[in-house]
Amino acid sequence: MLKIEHVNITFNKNTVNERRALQDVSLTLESGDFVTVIGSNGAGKSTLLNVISGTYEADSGNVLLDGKDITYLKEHRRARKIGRLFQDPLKGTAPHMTIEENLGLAYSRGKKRGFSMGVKKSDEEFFREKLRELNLGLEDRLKTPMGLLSGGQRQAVTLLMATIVTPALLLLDEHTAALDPKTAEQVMRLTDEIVKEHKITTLMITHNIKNALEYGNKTLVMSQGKALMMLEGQERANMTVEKLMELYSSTAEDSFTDKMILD
Ligand SMILES: Nc1ncnc2c1ncn2[C@@H]1O[C@H](COP(=O)(O)OP(=O)(O)OP(=O)(O)O)[C@@H](O)[C@H]1O
Repeated sequence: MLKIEHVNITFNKNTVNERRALQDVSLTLESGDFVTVIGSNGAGKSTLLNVISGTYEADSGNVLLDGKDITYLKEHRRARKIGRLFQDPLKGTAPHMTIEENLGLAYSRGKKRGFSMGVKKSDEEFFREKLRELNLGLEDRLKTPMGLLSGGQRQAVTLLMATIVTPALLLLDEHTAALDPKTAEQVMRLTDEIVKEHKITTLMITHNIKNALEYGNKTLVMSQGKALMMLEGQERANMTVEKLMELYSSTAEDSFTDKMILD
């Protein structure tokens, strides 16, 4: 499904600011895997997602999606298959366009007929139904500009946009970190429901270790540009936040940083 083979990426090569952000990273995600990604600040988590999405090109190594080598495929071409959410709810949507226009734009992705400003009546009903499933009362606000929504509502609609055409891969980069705890939990639950319902292969970066162990079926632990370990199966099921901290400090060369949310 997703295969990363020996990927390396160094920023500011041959300068005093040289930084090996990814060092010989290899990993495989099976179809339907929901992998949570943790690691201390600067561990390379976002860079990994950027290499997969095509924002950055790897210096060496390969990225394969559904058996196709996409290492050098341009970002906009990958975007048809890869959905992505960021920490900032303002990213990824057009604030002056209405909810239904934003959804229309996302729905036309990967379709031959392209995007037109008008939203078809049948699509409108479909969008209303999808919004109803979010349980945020947005089904009656199709004509509301995205910019008027709260951060949580906006992130929920962005999630819908990223998954309305089921992507081959969903990348979540701390997508609940900017929300208040209650809203974050709500968006997290929605994410889990959507990912499970459509069996979407997903990589989710989080600083919340509890969430990392609670959601998904595997956890990737990163440290200093390296994929330190992949927790899965019984080992992951038996893992607690405390045990994970111990395991990290006995394996990694650095320590967990204070940005980590432990409970
Ligand atoms: N565009 C860039 N130019 C230069 N250095 C970069 C760039 N992007 C990332 N880096 C550096 O690469 C390293 C890995 O960064 P990355 O953002 O992937 O870490 P992260 O694990 O996502 O960290 P955090 O949890 O703090 O967001 C860091 O040292 C960072 O400063």
